[in-house]
Parts: sequence; structure tokens; C-alpha cells
Amino acid sequence: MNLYLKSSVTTLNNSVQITGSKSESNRLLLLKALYPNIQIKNISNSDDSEVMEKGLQVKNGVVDIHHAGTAMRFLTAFFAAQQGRSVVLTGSERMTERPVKILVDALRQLGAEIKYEKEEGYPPLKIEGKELTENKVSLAANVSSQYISALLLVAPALKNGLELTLEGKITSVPYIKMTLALLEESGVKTSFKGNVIKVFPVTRIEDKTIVVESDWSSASYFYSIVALCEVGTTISLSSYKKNSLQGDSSLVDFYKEFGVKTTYGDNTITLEKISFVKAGKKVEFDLSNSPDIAQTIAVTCFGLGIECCLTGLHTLKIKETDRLEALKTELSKLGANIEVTDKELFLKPSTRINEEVDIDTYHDHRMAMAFAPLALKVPVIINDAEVVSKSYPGFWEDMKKLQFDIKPCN
Ligand SMILES: O=C(O)C1=C[C@@H](OP(=O)(O)O)[C@@H](O)[C@H](O)C1
Ligand SMILES: C=C(OP(=O)(O)O)C(=O)O
Repeated sequence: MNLYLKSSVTTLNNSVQITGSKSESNRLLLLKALYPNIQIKNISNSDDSEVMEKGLQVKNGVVDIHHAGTAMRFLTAFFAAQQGRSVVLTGSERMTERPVKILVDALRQLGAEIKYEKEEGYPPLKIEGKELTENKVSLAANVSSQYISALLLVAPALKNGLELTLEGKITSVPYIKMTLALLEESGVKTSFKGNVIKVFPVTRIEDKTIVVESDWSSASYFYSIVALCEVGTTISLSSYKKNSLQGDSSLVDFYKEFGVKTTYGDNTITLEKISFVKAGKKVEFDLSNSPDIAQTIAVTCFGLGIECCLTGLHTLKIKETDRLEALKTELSKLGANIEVTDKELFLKPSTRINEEVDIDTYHDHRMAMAFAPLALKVPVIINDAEVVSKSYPGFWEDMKKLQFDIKPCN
């Protein structure tokens, strides 16, 4: 499904309810499978959380997690430690190109039995669940934090717990801290000192209800909309809190640079455009702690016609698509002057945006959602727009509520 998007509004005053964080939800779903007395509220309605929930229930056989990277990594560790269960863990074609060797090697060091069904280092994986009794392992921390979170999530159910030594520069740190915080909230003892993380074993935890905060990565698209609107625009989003576990809450600081003020209310945040962004402005952001908002920020800068230098993007090449190349190709079609390396993006200021350009989305939900706000400036076509369901199934409906005119096209 391709969608033709345009919007003639310049000012908005709306509110949107966003579904629970998919990162928090997928962690809690795994913890609930290990400790059923955990109850989860405001769980994500994303495809990725749905495949995670279904995957956890498979006793033996094939588990297909489609495009969900976290589900792939978390379930690899989960099934490796499930004695008596035997599965083949697979996903979409892209998933067979997303590396898992660092995680598989670490699990093997702990005693796991995992074989590559096709290419060494990549899914699909054949996993024979075993009791893992080894409890010390070192692994590279500079490629994806998901490998680390995967090990930490199964750690409290291992007989001897786990001690992880992280090697190299640790990437996407807030996601590791989120994992530890949710373990603690569930009643598991953890420690993180220097580059060593310890998780202590627990056989039973108290009854617990954990409320998932709504998804900050999803909130980014509304930050972009507010930034591209006139002064006076407000959008309220729920349910959010000030002390978020999600690193993408750094949007609050990043978007100040684009004239967007965030006010915290009771369970809501209100985004308000309070000042114009002057021509000639340039922003420089290190996004190594919040890689999932890189596309949103790059498109906001292009829409505002300002220069940006985004660094810390080394994980983007192994996500749903090579996001650096995808951004370069699609922003160039719109007329941008953009350069990328394997970890940075440089955008020069532009004064015009090409109209009615077909934006390809490369099976990547964030390509579709990041480019949609540009319809405030010129009509755009988003190809394969259904990709949004990976994290935000209600995205197009919410955009219609914000008076975006959205029609299917060929
Ligand atoms: O643990 C998580 O929930 C995630 C970690 C990040 O991955 P990397 O650590 O690979 O950057 C992030 O990009 C992904 O969307 C979700
Ligand atoms: C990278 C993402 O997800 P995953 O790695 O879980 O597929 C994302 O949602 O932007």
C-alpha cells in the first residue's frame, strides 16, 4: 500500500495516545515467561511485541519473528536456557542478514547448544535448550546492546546468575540500563560497575504489576511535526513520565534546538512550538545513545532547511535496513545535499523540497514514519506504508487525526 500525503495546516492543537514502548514490552514479556506472576499494563500493540509474545509460547518447532531484532536476540538467549525445548529461530530475509555471532558465541561459552542453519553468524538458528550453569562471559559491547540485554534478561533464571564483562565502547547504553531497571523493578538484584554487570539468581518473585511507559521513539514523529509547524502549535502525548527508562526521551533536549518546548503534566507531555528556527542554524548531535531517532532528526533538519551533523550512527547499518544509505537515497530524491559515512550523516541546508517524490521504505517502519511529517511542507508519497505496524500500527490513523490528508495511490 502506497500513500499520498499532504497537509495544508500550519498550526495544530491536538492530543495523541501512543501505545506502550516496544522495548520495555519485549523485555517484560520475556520476564513474564520466566516469572508468570508479573503482570504488564499498557503493553505495546506493535507487530514486534506480538511476535515476541507468540514466540515465547512455542515449545518445539519453528519460531518466525519476522523483522523483530529484539525478539530475535532475546529469544535466542531464552530458548538456549530452556531445557527440553528445541526450536529453529528464524525471521524475514533481512533478519538473516542481521548478525548474531557475538550473542551466540557468548551463549556457547555459557554452555548453550546453538547451530547456524545457513550462514555462520546469522539466523536462522537451531537451538537445543539446556540448563546453563556457567556464569561468566565476556563479549563485545560496541555492535548492539541487544546481545547484552538478551543475556541479562535470562540471567536471573540461570542457576548461578551471570557476570558479564563488556569489551570495547558500550553502545546504546540506555537500553542496557532499561533492562537492568526492569529486572530490579521485578525484584531481581543487579549491579553495573565499570564494564562488569552482575545479575543474581532468583527462583520466585513477588506478584508485581508493571506499567509500560508509552513509546518515546514513536513520540519522535510528533516532535518532528511540531518542529515543522508554526509557533503556537501544541500536541499532547500520553502516557509519559519524567523519569523515563527510554533513552529516546532525550528528544526533549534535542528538539529544544528546533524551537520545541516539552511540558510534563499528569501522565502527559505537551510539545509546543515556541520559537522559529533561524536560517543558518546548524546542529551537531551524538546519537549513540538514541539510534532510533536518527531518521526523524535528519528529516526534521531537512524540512527546516538547516544543516546537521549526526554522529554515533554505527549501529544503523545493521537495523531493519541500512538506514544511513536509505536516508541518503531518499533525502537526495527530495533534493537534499547529504553525505554519509558508516557512522555519520552530514546534511547541508536546503531552500527547496521536491514535490510528490516516492519515498521507498525498505521494510523499515521508521523510514515511513520519519518522512511522513514532510507532508506539512510538500505532498509526499510513502511506499509500502503498512511497514509502520512493526512498532506503531495506529500511526496513519493518528496522522489523519492531525488533519493530514492521506489517500492510497499506485
Ligand atoms: O534493546 C532494545 O530494545 C533496542 C536496542 C537498540 O538496538 P542496538 O543496541 O542494536 O542499537 C535499538 O536500536 C532497538 O530499536 C531496540
Ligand atoms: C532497530 C529497531 O528494532 P529491532 O532492532 O528490534 O528490529 C527499531 O525499532 O528501530
